[in-house]
Amino acid sequence: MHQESYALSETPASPSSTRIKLARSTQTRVRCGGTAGTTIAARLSEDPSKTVFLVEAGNDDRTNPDVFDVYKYSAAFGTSLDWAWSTDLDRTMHGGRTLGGSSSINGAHWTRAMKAQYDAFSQLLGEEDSDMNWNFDSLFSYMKKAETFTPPDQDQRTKGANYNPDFHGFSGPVHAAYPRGMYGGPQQPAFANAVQNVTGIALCQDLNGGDANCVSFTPHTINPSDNDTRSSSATAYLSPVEDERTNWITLVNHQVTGVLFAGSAPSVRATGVEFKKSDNTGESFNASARQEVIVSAGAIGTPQLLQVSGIGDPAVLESLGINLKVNLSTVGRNLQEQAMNNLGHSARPSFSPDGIGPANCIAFPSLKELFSENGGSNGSVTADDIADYIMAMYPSWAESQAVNGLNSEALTTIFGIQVGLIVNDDAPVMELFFDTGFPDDIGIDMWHLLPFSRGNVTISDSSVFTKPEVNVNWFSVDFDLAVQIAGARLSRRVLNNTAFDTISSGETIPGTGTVPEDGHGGSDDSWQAWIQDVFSAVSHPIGTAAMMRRELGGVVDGKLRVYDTANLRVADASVLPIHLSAHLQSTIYGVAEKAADIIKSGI
Ligand SMILES: Cc1cc2nc3c(=O)[nH]c(=O)nc-3n(C[C@H](O)[C@H](O)[C@H](O)COP(=O)(O)OP(=O)(O)OC[C@H]3O[C@@H](n4cnc5c(N)ncnc54)[C@H](O)[C@@H]3O)c2cc1C
Repeated sequence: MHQESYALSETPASPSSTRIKLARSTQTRVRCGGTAGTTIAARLSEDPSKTVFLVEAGNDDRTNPDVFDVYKYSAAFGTSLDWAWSTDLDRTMHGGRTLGGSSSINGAHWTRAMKAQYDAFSQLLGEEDSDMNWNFDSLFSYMKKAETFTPPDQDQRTKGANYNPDFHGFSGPVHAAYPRGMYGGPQQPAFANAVQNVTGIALCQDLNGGDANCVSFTPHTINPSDNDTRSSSATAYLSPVEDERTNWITLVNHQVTGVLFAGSAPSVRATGVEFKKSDNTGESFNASARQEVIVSAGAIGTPQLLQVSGIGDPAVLESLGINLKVNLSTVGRNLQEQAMNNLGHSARPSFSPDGIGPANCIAFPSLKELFSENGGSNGSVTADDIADYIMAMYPSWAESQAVNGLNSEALTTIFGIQVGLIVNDDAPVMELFFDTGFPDDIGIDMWHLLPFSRGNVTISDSSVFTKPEVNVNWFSVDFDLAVQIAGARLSRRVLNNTAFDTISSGETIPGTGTVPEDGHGGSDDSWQAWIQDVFSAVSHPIGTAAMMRRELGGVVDGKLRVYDTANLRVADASVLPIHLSAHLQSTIYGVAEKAADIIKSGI
C-alpha cells in the first residue's frame, strides 16, 4: 500500500513510535512491503522532502534462514511467512507474507519473457495511453535499472554459465548472479543437450534479452558479496538505506484494512487508508492522504483490498453490505495462474551432482517445439494442427471464460492477442525446469505458461482478515491441459534421451506403471489422469487488476490509475494483463521501477 503526501490522523492514537516519526513529516507515502511496494517506496523516498510509510502485513524476517537462505526454498511454505491461499481443486497457492513479499520466499530464478509479450501490453491499452510506453524497450531498461549482475567466473562458465552484457544492469539494487555452488556434474549439460536433440530448440547464451525461446543456464537473485544469500526487494532496496533515510518509515505486522474515499465516480478520491495489527487485535488507525494512494498487495491481496474498500462488482459488494464506490466488475477477475507437474528419475550409483545448486538450466519451448514429432506430440497431431485448432477455438474459449472477464467480446480480443503471440511470435508455452534432487535424484518441473483459463479472486466477507476465495478454474480450457500433457510427454522423452544414458537408471515419477509407454511417449488419457491428480500451483498469479482499456475489463489505465478514481493506483503483479513466458520477479521489478517514475512525474 502506497500513499502519497500522507499524514496519520489522530483518531484513534497511532502506535507511538510511528506517530512521533510521522508528526515530523508533512509529505509521507505508504505502501505494502512486497516486491513492487518496497521498490516503489525506495525510489520515492530518494526525494528527502517526501516521507514514505511502508505498511506490511508480515514481519521483518530478513534474518530468518527460511528467508535469506535460498537453499532452504520451500521451508517457508505453510508457515507464517506464507499466505497459503486455498484454491479450487484443493490446491494451495503460495505468496510471501513478510517484508519483501514473494521476493523473500521465491525460487530466486531470474528470467525475462519475449519482447513481443511486453509489446502486447500496449495493444491492450487505449490511444490515450500510447505515450506511456508499456513495451519491451521501456520495461527492459527498468528491469536493468533494478539489477546488479555479477558475471560468471571461469569455474561457473566451465559448468555452463554464460551471459550477454547487453542484457543486464550493473548498478541496480537487486543482485543477480550464478551460485558458487553451481552444479558441475553432467546432469545440467545433459539436459541442455537432450532438449536440443529432442526438440531442435537452440541453446542460448543468455535468455534475459527479450528472446526466451531457447534452453539456457540462468542466474539467481543472490548476492555473491554476501555469501550467496537472497537478494529480495527488502535486502536490495531497504537494507542499504534504512539507517540513513529518515524519511522512510517501515511498519510491519500491520494490515491495511481499507482505502478511504471521498466523492463519487467518475472522480472518487482516495483520502487515506485504515490499518490494524495483523492479528486483528487492538485498535484501527486511520491515515489521511493529501495526494494519492497506491496499492501493491500482490495479485491476490490487491483485488481483495480494492473489493473490501468498495471497488468491484456491485453484486458481490452489495451482498456483503459494502458501500459501492466504483463499479468495476473485473476487480479480481482475469486471474491467470499456471499448473506444475514434476517428473523424476533415479540416478545410477556413479552419478555425482558435484555441487549444491540451486538448479539453473531451463528450457522454454514454443508451440512448434512442444508439439514436434519427437517432442511432446502424441503421434497423431502436429504443431500446425494445434495452431489451427487454437485459432479456430479461441472465440469459444472466450465465451466459456466470459464470467471471469468483462464479457466474451473483451476476452475474444485479449485471447486473439495471446494466440498471435503463441502462433506468430513463438512465445514459449511451456517451461521445463531441470532439477537435481527433486522429485527424485534428477527431474523436470514443468508447467504451461500461457493459460487461457481465467479465474477470480472474490471476497466472501467485508473484512480483510477473511481470506478471499481464489478460483483458478484449473484447465477449464482444454488447450491448457493439452499443453501440460505435451509438456509431460516431452519431459519423459528428454529424460529418456541418450544424453542421460550414463546418469539415469530410469523413470520413477510418474513411472510406466502409472503412465504406460504406448510407443508414443504415453497416451493422452494416462498423462491427463496423472496430471490432474498431482499437479500443484506454480504461485505466479497475475491479472486481477489488469492494466487494460476499460472496455476490455481493465481495472487500471496506462498510468496505473484505477478507473473512475482521481488518485488511486495499483502497481504489482495484478496489473499484468496476460501471462508471460518467464518467472515473474524481474518483470515486477521493472513494472515497479516504471511506476515510481510515473508517480514522480506527477501524471
Ligand atoms: C513460492 C513462489 C516461488 C516463486 N519463484 C519465483 C522465481 O524463482 N523467480 C521469479 O522471478 N519469480 C518467482 N515467483 C514470483 C514472484 O516472486 C512474484 O510474482 C512477485 O514477487 C510478486 O510481486 P508483487 O509485488 O506483486 O507481490 P508480493 O511480492 O507478493 O507483495 C505483496 C505484499 O503485500 C502484502 N500484503 C498483502 N495484503 C496486505 C494488506 N492488506 N496490508 C498490508 N500488506 C499486505 C503481502 O504480505 C506482501 O508482502 C515466485 C512466487 C512464489 C510465491
